[in-house]
Amino acid sequence: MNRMENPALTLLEARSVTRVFGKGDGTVYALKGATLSVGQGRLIALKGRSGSGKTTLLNIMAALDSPTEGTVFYSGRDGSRMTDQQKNEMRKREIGLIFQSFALVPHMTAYENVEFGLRIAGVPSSEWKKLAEQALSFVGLASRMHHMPPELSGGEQQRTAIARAIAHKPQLILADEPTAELDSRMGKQVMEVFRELVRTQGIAIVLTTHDPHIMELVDDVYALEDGRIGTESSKEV
Ligand SMILES: Nc1ncnc2c1ncn2[C@@H]1O[C@H](COP(=O)(O)OP(=O)(O)OP(=O)(O)O)[C@@H](O)[C@H]1O
Repeated sequence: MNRMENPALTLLEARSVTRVFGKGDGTVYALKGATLSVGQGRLIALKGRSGSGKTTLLNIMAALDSPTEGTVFYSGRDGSRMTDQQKNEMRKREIGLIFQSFALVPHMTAYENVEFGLRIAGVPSSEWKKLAEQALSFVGLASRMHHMPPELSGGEQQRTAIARAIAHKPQLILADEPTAELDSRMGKQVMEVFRELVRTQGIAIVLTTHDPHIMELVDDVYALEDGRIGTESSKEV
């Protein structure tokens, strides 16, 4: 167990989460009672075949979507008792989101993308420069931060997206297939940044992946099957 890890401190708990889309003949049970607990300083992978509900669960954990049944607790607060505004505030402050396609603004430099993220998170403008530079240095982009995304490699773009997700110092990062668009070397670089984040800052990370090589680099792998979660493996790091 590393210095910053405290799995006993539960940052997020999804409890018996069911999500139903559509109705009648078109009803889809994307999740059927999925339960998952995310401890501080833990790097977790969610795996499952296409359509098994990984993105649905990640969206619900990010409070971008609500369960049909069941609840998500955020550091002990019951998500079902929070208003949309409270959930938006909580997401902005406490969660960092990373997407497969990086989702950077193409006509802004890496630095400006991170700064824009800080503005959205409601961080006072006096702190933008320091926090953006810290985050970009952390992901190894200090010397490339004034380049536009099209001038950066895929790995550098995803590291910019990570810098944007961590600049406001969230407790939890949720990443939907963050390495899917990257070759194996760049994917490994991104995973090294994730490992360093959990080791040095105690951030918890939940990512979805299909890649067995990525699963080897995390603490826990959970499999989504039939809308429920089973443990695949749990390793001490
Ligand atoms: N907005 C929606 N409306 C209707 N059905 C949906 C909606 N979102 C997801 N679904 C369905 O819910 C199921 C789970 O989808 P989800 O995107 O969570 O799977 P996934 O495991 O992330 O798949 P992939 O690995 O292909 O990204 C699928 O059957 C999908 O078609």
